[in-house]
Amino acid sequence: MDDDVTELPPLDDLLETARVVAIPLHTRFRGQTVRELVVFEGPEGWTEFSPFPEYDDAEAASWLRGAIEFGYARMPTALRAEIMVNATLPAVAASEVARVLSRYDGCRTVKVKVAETGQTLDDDVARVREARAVLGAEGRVRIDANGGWNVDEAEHAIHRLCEFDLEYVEQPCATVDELAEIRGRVAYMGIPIAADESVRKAADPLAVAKAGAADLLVIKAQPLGGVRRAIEVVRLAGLPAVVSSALESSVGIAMGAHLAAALPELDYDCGLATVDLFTGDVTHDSLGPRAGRIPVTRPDVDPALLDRYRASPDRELWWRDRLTRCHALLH
Ligand SMILES: O=C(O)CCC(=O)c1ccccc1C(=O)O
Ligand SMILES: [Mg+2]
Repeated sequence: MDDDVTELPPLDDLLETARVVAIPLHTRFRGQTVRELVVFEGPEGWTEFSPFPEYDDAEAASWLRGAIEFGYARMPTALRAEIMVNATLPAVAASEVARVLSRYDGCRTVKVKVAETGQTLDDDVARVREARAVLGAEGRVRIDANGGWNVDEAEHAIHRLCEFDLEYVEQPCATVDELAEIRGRVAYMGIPIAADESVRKAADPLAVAKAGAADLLVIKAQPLGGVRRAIEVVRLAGLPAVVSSALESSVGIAMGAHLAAALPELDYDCGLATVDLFTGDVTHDSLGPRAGRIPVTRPDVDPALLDRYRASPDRELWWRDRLTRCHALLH
């Protein structure tokens, strides 16, 4: 590991406290109904390692770097004590929107997932219409296509969805070139384009900013290799940032909250309300939103909850092997 964090702690230190849990979700998200994750305890407190199962070791190693930093390194100075957060609405049927949104206390902003495989633009329009209706005219509605549209599809979809007054469109298309193209095509509508996968999964997280392909960046602490690196990406990009979760337990959400708290400017509500998509947590100090915000704290992990959500022995082995391989990659 390089000097921006700490010495790489020995693998045995990580494995000694590491616990693998599997927490069922209320609603399918990214095609998954259960979220598996590892928590471990460092000198600074509990931290989380939770790259998605399909990610390769090189990508997952960056998540481990972020996890180690949060457990072992001092966090930068917090400039705020609470973070305003958005409700995250998975690609559910329009009839379920009000029920799903009722779990988020006091959020004035909703991020609606669109362009889900197997669904149509009509499904997206119905879902966004319903979200706007629940939120009222003063709420903020943003959408996230996770790169699911080509440029023409994105242009068509944004034309149809702009009647709901979109705050921005996140990752409408997959590549940086496509983002630049769609950004130009919809600029006259005044709808900003946000980059997410083009930041956290790119070889160069700054490529999208250098290409002028986005108006703002979605920033995630674990995937970007930690809070310090994420702050540096935002600084070098020179663009506004929205801090977002990677669908983590309250421990990983706390990492995101510390990132959001340390950014010099934070003009958008952050995507850190996702523990409300979980049916449980590893702490009783859950970082679900209250009055539309979460505190910047480090939750205390409860051993009884680690037992309750303990993963099966084969999944536990799988995660410990993965952690071991990623640790080796960080040397
Ligand atoms: O930003 C949010 O509102 C919640 C986080 C979120 O949507 C997300 C969570 C896990 C993986 C990918 C994404 C995403 O933004 O695409
Ligand atoms: Mg996204």
